[in-house]
Amino acid sequence: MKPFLGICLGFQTAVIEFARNVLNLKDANSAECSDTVEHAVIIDMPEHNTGDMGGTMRLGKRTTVFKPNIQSKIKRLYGNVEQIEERHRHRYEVNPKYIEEIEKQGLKFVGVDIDAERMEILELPSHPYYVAVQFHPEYLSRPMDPSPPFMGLILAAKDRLNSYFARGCKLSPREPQSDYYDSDDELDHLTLKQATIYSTDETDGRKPDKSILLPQVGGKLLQIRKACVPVTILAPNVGPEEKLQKK
Ligand SMILES: NC(=O)CC[C@H](N)C(=O)O
Repeated sequence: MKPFLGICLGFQTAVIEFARNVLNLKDANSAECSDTVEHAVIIDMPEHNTGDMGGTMRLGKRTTVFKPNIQSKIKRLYGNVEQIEERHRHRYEVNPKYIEEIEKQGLKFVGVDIDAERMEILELPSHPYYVAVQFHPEYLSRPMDPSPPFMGLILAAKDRLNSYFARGCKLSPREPQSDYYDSDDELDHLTLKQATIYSTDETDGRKPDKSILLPQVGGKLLQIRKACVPVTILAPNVGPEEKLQKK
């Protein structure tokens, strides 16, 4: 059973797939994909005004509440908190008409909006990691503070999710967050080097954007991950041929 993480439309298609293959509603679909579908398990939200796209999205940071007294991997990954804030960007939602039947068949909506009307997180408890979220967890993921749904996906893919839970959601020293640390000893040699960051299209003019600190081990730069924009990093006192490109 392969781990799965669905995001936004991925959350909606997970519901469609479950409706087709477990609820046996063979034509189940989203109203976004078909006007004539009999079993529209995903529908446009009441405030979505069809034909008037601008400003009708459910957009931005909103609260998701975990249902009380549930066994949920994703809730544990979020530190067993009662509610979370994540960013949204969608117009469609799970059709309330089908929620009871979907849950009865085993797919659980473990997180909902504050009015408990909108389904926000689903999970298949019997599966090693089958999670989908209506929001966009990638927006709030940071290099040293990775988003819990992604963390769960990667740990499950490496068959490490249960040991991670057993350790109280802590990575072991042998399993650090960065793949670029080969051993604990290397952490002793971690240093920071001052460098200037340039946006790629400005390198000709050499307009520095800002100064940053680059983590290094033994003079070797650690790769900077999850950069949102293409950047050129120019370490001080090195020639242009030694500059590092990150696209
Ligand atoms: N961001 C998305 O994936 C959007 C999903 C879907 N089109 C909706 O509006 O609900």
